[in-house]
Amino acid sequence: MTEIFRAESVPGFPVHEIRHIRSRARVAHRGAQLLEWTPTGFDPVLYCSRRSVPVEDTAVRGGIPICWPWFADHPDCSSLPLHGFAQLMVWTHGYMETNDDEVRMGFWLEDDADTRDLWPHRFRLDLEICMGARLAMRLRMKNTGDSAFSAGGAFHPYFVVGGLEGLVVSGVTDAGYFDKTSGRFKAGDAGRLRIEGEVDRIYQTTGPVTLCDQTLGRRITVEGAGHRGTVVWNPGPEEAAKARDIAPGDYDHFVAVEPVLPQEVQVFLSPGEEHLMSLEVTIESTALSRAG
Ligand SMILES: O=P(O)(O)OC[C@H]1O[C@@H](O)[C@H](O)[C@@H](O)[C@@H]1O
Repeated sequence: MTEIFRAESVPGFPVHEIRHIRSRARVAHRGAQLLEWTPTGFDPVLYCSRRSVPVEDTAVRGGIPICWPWFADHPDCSSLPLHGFAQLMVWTHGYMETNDDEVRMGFWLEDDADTRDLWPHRFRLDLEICMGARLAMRLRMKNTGDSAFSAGGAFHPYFVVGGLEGLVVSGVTDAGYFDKTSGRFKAGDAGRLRIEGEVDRIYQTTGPVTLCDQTLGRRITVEGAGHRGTVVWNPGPEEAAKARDIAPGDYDHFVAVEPVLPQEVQVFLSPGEEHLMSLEVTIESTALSRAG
């Protein structure tokens, strides 16, 4: 049996709570942000900070924020919101469908006077979230105006890990990357990545990435399409301590793996054109027994 209800424990911040035979999930209308996805038989897959409260100018720290129409800082104006404004806007809930395998929810966002103050273009975003034993998200971005624009963005999932020491990231290391911590491009170094200290890299690869978590005995695989790079990010202890919405010690329990359209390779959309970006997350147990 599927149970779906709308809660509003923080006024002005409605959240859909979903209980389905294949997974449990929570989706906020603001940012169309998935806050929880817990497939049946597993512990939660997405980190969501208990310190984070929904406030007007900041996205909830965790789940899967949708970054759009730019990734990271705006190239020309540093006072504009980091990672774009889509994560701060209330999206319209379009539809909800359910079957034996999953619950699908559709949200959309169009330009209005507020978005045009920040970014002078006409657009429509359609997001579909499919929550079951696997998670799939599809983001369609369309230019609905009469002049061309370029747009960037990312799916910014925060994945729970048991501890960084027991974590190996595979799928990125053959690729070169831009190291945001040093501001330099670096060559790929083959082998598997371990997260030690602050890691903030935009890899020049779009293949699947796997988080092999020996502590929790599970493997999370992240696959995207329509993106042009992959970010791997963890703030490390020092940067995490500066963030008011990350509790002490939490940095050791999440890693972001993000299919991204970085600034340098945004998509160019002529009037009427659209671009589709998608994300798929699967999880498998590597332990003998799984959480109940
Ligand atoms: O603090 P925010 O806006 O959630 O961003 C978190 C991180 O997001 C990552 O995608 C960026 O590469 C990092 O540079 C950034 O610090």
